[in-house]
Amino acid sequence: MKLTVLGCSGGIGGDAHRTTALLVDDDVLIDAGTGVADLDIDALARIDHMFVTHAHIDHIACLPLMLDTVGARRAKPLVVHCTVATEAILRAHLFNGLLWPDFTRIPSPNRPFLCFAPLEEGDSCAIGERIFTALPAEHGVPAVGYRVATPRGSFVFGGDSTTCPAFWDAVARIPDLRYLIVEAAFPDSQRELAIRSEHLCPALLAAQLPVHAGAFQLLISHVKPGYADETMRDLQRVAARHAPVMLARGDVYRI
Ligand SMILES: Nc1ncnc2c1ncn2[C@@H]1O[C@@H]2COP(=O)(O)O[C@H]2[C@H]1O
Repeated sequence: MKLTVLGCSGGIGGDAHRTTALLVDDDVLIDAGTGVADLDIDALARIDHMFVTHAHIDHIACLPLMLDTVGARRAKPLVVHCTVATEAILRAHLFNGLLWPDFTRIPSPNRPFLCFAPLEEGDSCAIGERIFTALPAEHGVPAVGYRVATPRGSFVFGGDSTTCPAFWDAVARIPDLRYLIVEAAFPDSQRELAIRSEHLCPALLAAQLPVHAGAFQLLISHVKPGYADETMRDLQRVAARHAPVMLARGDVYRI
């Protein structure tokens, strides 16, 4: 399995910052933030599945645009996997015929560009040898993270989440974890904002990390633009034993 980071920033601006979008091999997206816009049209057309962590705009911004761009070239609908709660938000506030056309019914109800597939916390969905499992998250709106498992190992993407013991319980039960991607959106100097916006800062993250470093690599996502250096300095201080690395647009990981 090849994991390509199309975007992992908490905002936009310049070459470095694209919002959340992870490409698994060449046919599955986890979230569709602004990083998706860097794919060419053939690459967009190859995407058959998208797993949504939550409905915030920085995680779904390119979904409506890619459907309109490549829907007519594709032989089958893009399958969007998410919780029923997230589907309800996307239907009510995005694919509502006002903000964007309802691509679950057009060009025709029989051959739409988009279909939803429910996936609740704890549920799994196999796509080829890759098994996607929704994990708990806490972000003020319905939210999940994902484990992606293969016979050679797993990675976890926590999505956007503040303190969430159930997520860490689930992570502790993954014996073959290779990469753990979790957020630290704000530095410790912005702890109150991190709490208000249901994110993490390094001190809040460190309080949840296992006491001992695991065999996995700890990768940090969703840092807000302008705070990268300060956040990484904080992390090196409070989570040094886990040797955290900041995820970057263009990074590729293989399992
Ligand atoms: N109470 C708040 N005060 C200021 N900014 C906020 C608040 N809640 C959310 N935000 C910002 O709004 C953003 C929405 O997307 P994010 O969750 O990535 O990050 C969030 C914060 O940057």
